[in-house]
Amino acid sequence: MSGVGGTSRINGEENALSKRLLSLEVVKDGEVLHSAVDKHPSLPPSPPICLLSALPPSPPPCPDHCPAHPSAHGQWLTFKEKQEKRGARTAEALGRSRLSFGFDCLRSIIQTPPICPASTRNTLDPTAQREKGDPHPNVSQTALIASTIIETLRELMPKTLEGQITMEKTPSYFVTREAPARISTMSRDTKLIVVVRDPVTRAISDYTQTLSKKPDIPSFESLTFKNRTTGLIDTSWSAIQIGIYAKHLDNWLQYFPMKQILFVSGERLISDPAGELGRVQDFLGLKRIITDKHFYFNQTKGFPCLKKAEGSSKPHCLGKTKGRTHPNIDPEVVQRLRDFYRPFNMKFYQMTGHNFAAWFNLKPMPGSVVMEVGGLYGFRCQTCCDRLSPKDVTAKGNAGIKRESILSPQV
Ligand SMILES: Nc1ncnc2c1ncn2[C@@H]1O[C@H](COP(=O)(O)OS(=O)(=O)O)[C@@H](OP(=O)(O)O)[C@H]1O
Repeated sequence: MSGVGGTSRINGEENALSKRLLSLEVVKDGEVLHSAVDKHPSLPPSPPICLLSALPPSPPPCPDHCPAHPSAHGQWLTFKEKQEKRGARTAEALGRSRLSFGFDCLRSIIQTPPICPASTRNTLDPTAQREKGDPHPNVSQTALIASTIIETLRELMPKTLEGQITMEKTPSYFVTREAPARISTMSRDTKLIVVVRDPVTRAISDYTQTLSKKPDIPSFESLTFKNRTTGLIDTSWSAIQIGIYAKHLDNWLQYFPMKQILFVSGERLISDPAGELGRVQDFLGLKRIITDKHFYFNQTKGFPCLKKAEGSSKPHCLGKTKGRTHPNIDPEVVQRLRDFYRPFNMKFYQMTGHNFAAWFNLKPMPGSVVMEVGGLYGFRCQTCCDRLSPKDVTAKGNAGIKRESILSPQV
């Protein structure tokens, strides 16, 4: 998601932060030490976020750009107060940058371990959490901080009117192990949008982005392999790891139902932006306002551009960091990566019920049979998918898919 070189450019949630306040309690020996009550009376109470066992000597540090820590400053400061303290313009005056600030902080809260245990079981069972190796023994103070931070984050998010939706985009959420649990703790109703593209192109784009910042890094080819002679792919390299979408999605499905997740094709965002945005608008329950007439294709840029930017009469194209020229990669390495990702892509396709092969502009391999069963499409490729039986693709959407029977490559 962010800084990941294009797995997903948009990863938004219908952010309920500004509409719904959580009920968070910190309990020690049955005694409620801290509670941040849900201020929305019609909502059912949320379970306690964490059970305490011991108070830590000191709270975890908060990044500089985040709200000041209460123990360090005696009180929580809102972003506005912080800005005023620094003599900066007020948050209101900052407009867009206020949003970025909020997003950065939210991202660090959601991604920086540990704020809260990563699973419900762990939340309710500190012993299990230890056994499972949760790195932070001091759940209590962490939870206290987490609940206060969540309150503070609400202040950072833009206020919404009834019917408005707040979006937050942080590409790296999709691949952050702790993110689904934490986001579902904030709101189980959050809608998630994930932009995906062919993972091989994604990996090269990711590498290109890093290369633009660090020109001295090793070649893509050498980073791809643990052992080039044996062809063993280095799955610990983030550029490769991020493209194993099925694995990341599995993690999200532990906390969110598939109907709350929309997958957008990065390829189609270029070839048919209005079509993809039509799906997004439907998913969010919005009237289809953005249509073909809003776009034109800019040949030089290689991307669709908006005919008129919001609040302007001028066209708007993506910035110069989009559409960087990718380096030429050894075709054998590209092929090896295609082979590597194929089973994961198949699994991803099975989980989502989408024909991602077409989305990724991939062609069936010679000798493959394209199957269409129950509205789903799949490849039976001789090289990779022979273990995939027709019954595996008969299930509609997610229902009835036998997870174990889907190819499960070793990672
Ligand atoms: N709207 C839209 N439509 C289609 N493709 C898009 C869009 N926005 C970003 N991109 C492409 O996504 C790749 C990574 O972009 P970013 O650098 O913005 O991503 S990230 O936020 O750092 O993850 C990068 O891919 P490459 O240009 O192929 O490297 C971007 O061009």
